[in-house]
Amino acid sequence: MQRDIRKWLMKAHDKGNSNAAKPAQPAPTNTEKKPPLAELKPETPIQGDQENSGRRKTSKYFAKDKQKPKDEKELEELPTKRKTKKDDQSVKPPPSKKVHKVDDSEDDDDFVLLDKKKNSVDVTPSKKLKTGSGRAVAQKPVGNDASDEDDVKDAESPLKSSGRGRGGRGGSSASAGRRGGSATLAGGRGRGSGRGGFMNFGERKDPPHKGEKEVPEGAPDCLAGLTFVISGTLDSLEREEAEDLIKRHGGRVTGSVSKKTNYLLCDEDIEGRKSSKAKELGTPFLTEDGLFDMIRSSNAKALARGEATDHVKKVALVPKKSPQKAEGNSLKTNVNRKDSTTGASPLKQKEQTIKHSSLPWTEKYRPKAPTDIIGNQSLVNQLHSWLKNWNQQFLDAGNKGKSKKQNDSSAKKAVLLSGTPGIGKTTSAKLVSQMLGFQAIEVNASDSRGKADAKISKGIGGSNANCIKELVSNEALAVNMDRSKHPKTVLIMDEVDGMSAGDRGGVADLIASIKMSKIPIVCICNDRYSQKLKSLVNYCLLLSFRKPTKQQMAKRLMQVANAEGLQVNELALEELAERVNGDMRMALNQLQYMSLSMSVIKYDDVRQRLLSSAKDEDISPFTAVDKLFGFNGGKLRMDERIDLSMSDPDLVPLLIQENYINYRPSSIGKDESGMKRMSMIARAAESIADGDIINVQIRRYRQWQLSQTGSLASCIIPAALLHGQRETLEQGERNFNRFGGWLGKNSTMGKNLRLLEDLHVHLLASREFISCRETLRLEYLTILLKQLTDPLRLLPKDEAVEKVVEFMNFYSISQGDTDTVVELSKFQGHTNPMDGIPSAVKAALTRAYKEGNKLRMVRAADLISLPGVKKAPKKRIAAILEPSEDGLVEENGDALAENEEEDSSDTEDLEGTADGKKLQSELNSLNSKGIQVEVELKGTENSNTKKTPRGRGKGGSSSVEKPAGRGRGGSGSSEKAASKRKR
Ligand SMILES: Nc1ncnc2c1ncn2[C@@H]1O[C@H](COP(=O)(O)OP(=O)(O)OP(=O)(O)O)[C@@H](O)[C@H]1O
Repeated sequence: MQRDIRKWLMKAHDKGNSNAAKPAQPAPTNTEKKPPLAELKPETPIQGDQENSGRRKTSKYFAKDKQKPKDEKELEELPTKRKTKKDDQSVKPPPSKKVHKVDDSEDDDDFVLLDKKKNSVDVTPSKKLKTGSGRAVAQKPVGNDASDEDDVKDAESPLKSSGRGRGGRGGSSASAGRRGGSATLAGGRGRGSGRGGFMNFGERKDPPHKGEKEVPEGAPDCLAGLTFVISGTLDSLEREEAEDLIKRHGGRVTGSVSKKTNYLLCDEDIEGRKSSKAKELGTPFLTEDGLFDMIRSSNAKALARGEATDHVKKVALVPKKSPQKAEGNSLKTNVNRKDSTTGASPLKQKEQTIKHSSLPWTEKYRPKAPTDIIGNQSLVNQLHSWLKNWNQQFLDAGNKGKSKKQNDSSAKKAVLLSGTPGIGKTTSAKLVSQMLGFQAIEVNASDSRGKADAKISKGIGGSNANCIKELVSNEALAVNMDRSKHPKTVLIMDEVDGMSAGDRGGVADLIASIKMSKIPIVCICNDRYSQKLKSLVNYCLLLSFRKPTKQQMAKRLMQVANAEGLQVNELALEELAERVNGDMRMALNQLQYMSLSMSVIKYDDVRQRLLSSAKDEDISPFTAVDKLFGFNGGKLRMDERIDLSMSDPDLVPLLIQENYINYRPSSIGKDESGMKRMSMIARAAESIADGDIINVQIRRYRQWQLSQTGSLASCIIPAALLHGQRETLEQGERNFNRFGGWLGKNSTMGKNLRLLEDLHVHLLASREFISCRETLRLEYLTILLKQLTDPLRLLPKDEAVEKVVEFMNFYSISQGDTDTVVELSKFQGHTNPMDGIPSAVKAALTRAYKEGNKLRMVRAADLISLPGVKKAPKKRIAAILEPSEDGLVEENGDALAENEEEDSSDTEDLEGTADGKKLQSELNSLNSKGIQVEVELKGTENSNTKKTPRGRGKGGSSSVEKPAGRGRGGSGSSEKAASKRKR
């Protein structure tokens, strides 16, 4: 595959992909599996128009022309809830031979073993049944069990989301793969069974007659009370379309078969989990045509009875009431209600009514008692008991004798409520405070919450922070006051994770306030893991609020709808709850908005209104990786996978790379030998490597059009291969996805390179070293380390210190450089190079080195400019350490030469932006050409010679060439030394 990708990158992608477009396997291979399907509807011939009609000829999704309802008689027997209720018709179980075999393994997981797939999916459309008689009859009485919660939970498949929007899919390799061709890119790795090609990796097979049948429009809620499970590929509808159709007609769709399932909707049976469960439970199978008939028949019946206008069946059929009355009746939220209209004059009442009706519903239906809050009841209780015991814990405990209760050391003075927006955190805090008689003072993000002034006496009338400080500290005075007369106060700090630049020091100040506070503080945030709150969490009792379930939300929304006289379907409300992602505030707002233009709200209306909002969910890279790797990762549609992987195209691949090895693929079953898993991991690793190659193309050559391909290779394929259960590989490891280690390692590498560069420049400056940085790293570092540490370990203290300092001076090695040498020589699993050196020796070394500083000259970051060049290139000259006395008392009469060398060393020991050596050679060549180089010196002690004109350079500058001829004229050694000192 890697080769394929490379090839693909090198030449233009063959968009036509004509080869792939041809079906590779024309004939079905497993016709013997099909008889059950054939048996199912033997009496109805396949209709020509269904089989051969032009694409989208009659689809509701594309055109509106309708077919006549057919099979009226059969329709009479439909086991809908309405039927059951009205006609009290007994329902019969379907004959066993009519049971379809359905494979749902494909639905459940798109990465099942290939062989199985091969057998299962190569079905030609002609083998499928197209008649309308395939529906079966419910075996059990159909009840609208609203508490079908487990099923509903199961239904949380990604399939239920909005329209498919798969426009881009019909592309070359994808469609080819789907039809059994082997797309080039797939390299035989695709899913077998005609789905090959990684471009459509993980997608379900297309319905063979997609869009070719008319989708019937039935009586509203004709499927109410019926629960369906969809399995396999349907004949003309995509799964999502089928799901929509059912929901639109009041039916439920769940993810797995249970006792409450009325039908298993499928057009082919390849004996998957769902179908065997259905057989086990005796759940009837229903074909797509059967479903259509069911819907059509309801329509016909409704028309016959003149019920066509009876739209919403399962809505609250309450007559429209005045909001107050309705609210009073349906919502059990009367605790502490002060705005009761009873007893007021009619005028006043009217005013209040107007005022009340103009209120946003979020305010109007704000919970009035803690029990009205949906979800998180245990957390609300915890908050209640924390607040209730606060005074006892933190105030009364100090008053000896008054309270016998010991102050619990683990008790926190503040509480931090965290959770996504609109789930009732603020409401809970306020209600609990109110319930316990606390006066709540709320400070939120719109108030500036910066650091308080040091003197809080300035506070009143000053900044908020000052007021808060005043508030929390002034309570101290009130400790001895009569509490019954003075209301207790609680400070609610909302959106503490929103304290930003404007609230400088805000969190630190908040912590200080908590420490000194004499009143309870409730902090509220959305993201408890925010970096800003890292220290705050240590001072707070942490209560993490979860989103209410969609059933809980729907129930509450239904109460509100009833109170407002709005007719709305429960399914529609569940859809709304799901679309708003658990945000009750948004759900109420949306409902109110819709109520402005309609009094009957249907499932479709909700879908239409919130079509795009589900996509706006802001997910973290961790969530994206969790979803991709999760058990349901195989069920995700391709566009969902792309969305997830592109949610953070930098971090998601890193997280995938970091964690893929920890996943045990759900598709491999038991795999005792571990071979399958290994092979999956190998394929994932290969794909990640491909992703890297593509990523280089994207970054280096700005080939942004490859972004999706990059995501595919580095995220989608590895996740599709390995999604399943995460397990730990090492003891003590936490079973959570780790953050990508690459970032940290890359930054360490950058830091180490910088340090190495410094060391290198210093060594070059000593002119005792001429090699490049790489050689220094590979060959000299160990020797340097030995020279710097061995004496300290082996020799007596003084001798060792003297020797090492001498060595450091000789090679211009600073203390920092010593640390660099030690740091770069550390390796995991090896002993620390500084081990075994007594700390007294280390201290003596530091002292001795520092003493030498008095005599040592440090030249730092000097600039040079080339005369004759208008805009002289300025380059930094390395800081060098130069023991001045050594230089003066240089041995063997080489002092002069040495000094001259040192003078020119300014020019030689340059550290360019990247490589000192490059600069060095540049300067050498300049010097050899006789160009004079002027050096500006910085950091001089007696800087009367800031600019020291330099003589011509010599031919060479390295120590090897030291004795070589000097090109200098009159400057003597003493002058050089003086010049050096001045520097
Ligand atoms: N759990 C809930 N039960 C009932 N109503 C709720 C719940 N959560 C939110 N609401 C409704 O949404 C409105 C806003 O809720 P609230 O301000 O408490 O949310 P929040 O979690 O504090 O949000 P944020 O983090 O944005 O401050 C409430 O007035 C109420 O009408």
